[in-house]
Amino acid sequence: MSTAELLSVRNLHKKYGAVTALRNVSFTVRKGEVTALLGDNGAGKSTTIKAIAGAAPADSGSIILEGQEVSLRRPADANALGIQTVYQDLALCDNLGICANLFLGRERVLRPFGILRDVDMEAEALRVLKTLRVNLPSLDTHVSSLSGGQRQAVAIARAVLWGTKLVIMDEPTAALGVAQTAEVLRLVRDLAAQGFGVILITHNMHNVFEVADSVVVLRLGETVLEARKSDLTPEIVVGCITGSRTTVGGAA
Ligand SMILES: Nc1ncnc2c1ncn2[C@@H]1O[C@H](COP(=O)(O)OP(=O)(O)OP(=O)(O)O)[C@@H](O)[C@H]1O
Repeated sequence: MSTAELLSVRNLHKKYGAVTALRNVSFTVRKGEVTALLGDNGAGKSTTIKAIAGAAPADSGSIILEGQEVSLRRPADANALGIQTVYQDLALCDNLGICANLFLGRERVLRPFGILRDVDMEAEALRVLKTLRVNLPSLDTHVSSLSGGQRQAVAIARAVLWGTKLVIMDEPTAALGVAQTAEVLRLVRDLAAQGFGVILITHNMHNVFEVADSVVVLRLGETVLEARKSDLTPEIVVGCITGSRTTVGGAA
């Protein structure tokens, strides 16, 4: 095992009734790197991240975290092991403030024998937002009044609050304008620079070539490419997504 290897997914298989969603998905995510997970509609990206997030376990195959095979039957299993997922809906509570959203459902984690005091939550929230270099209005601002990029930043900050090792992001820039996309991509790069492993699902080739270190392409439920970005061109990646290329493997 390379010292930098964080997560290894091996031979995931998953069926939904008669539909085979994953037939042989394998790839590796390294610490301090962004791994882009690509594929056409129905290729198996969501099914793969649900397996890693514990939301919908695969039928067979293994997931190895820091060299140890792990059992991820529920999202809580993944969270306890330091795997957090930021889904497209962000799962924010619009009628609550930034700070309350950051700690949603976790109010007792810092103080198991008592309610977490507002002052402690605010100090921790400010620390994380500062670490991520995220600029937001005051912590009691309702998230409903934030821009799409700011909402994404709150969801990402929440994901990295608690002993997180791996952050999975599902199309984080899908609904954003140019400036907000640039800010979220900066955040993605910063997460990797701070040592987190990041899986980035995106259809946007520009995003891939801007922030990814390695690229994994799924097609029809199989891994058809795993390579370092530096060994790739957009044409190769698109060819693997569409099936006009049949390159398998790589130097990742
Ligand atoms: N709950 C489900 N029930 C039945 N089939 C499903 C279910 N979820 C996914 N599938 C099927 O599994 C396959 C993989 O779907 P998945 O959602 O993982 O692909 P994807 O790469 O995330 O696609 P997209 O980019 O469109 O979200 C598809 O054929 C899809 O129709």
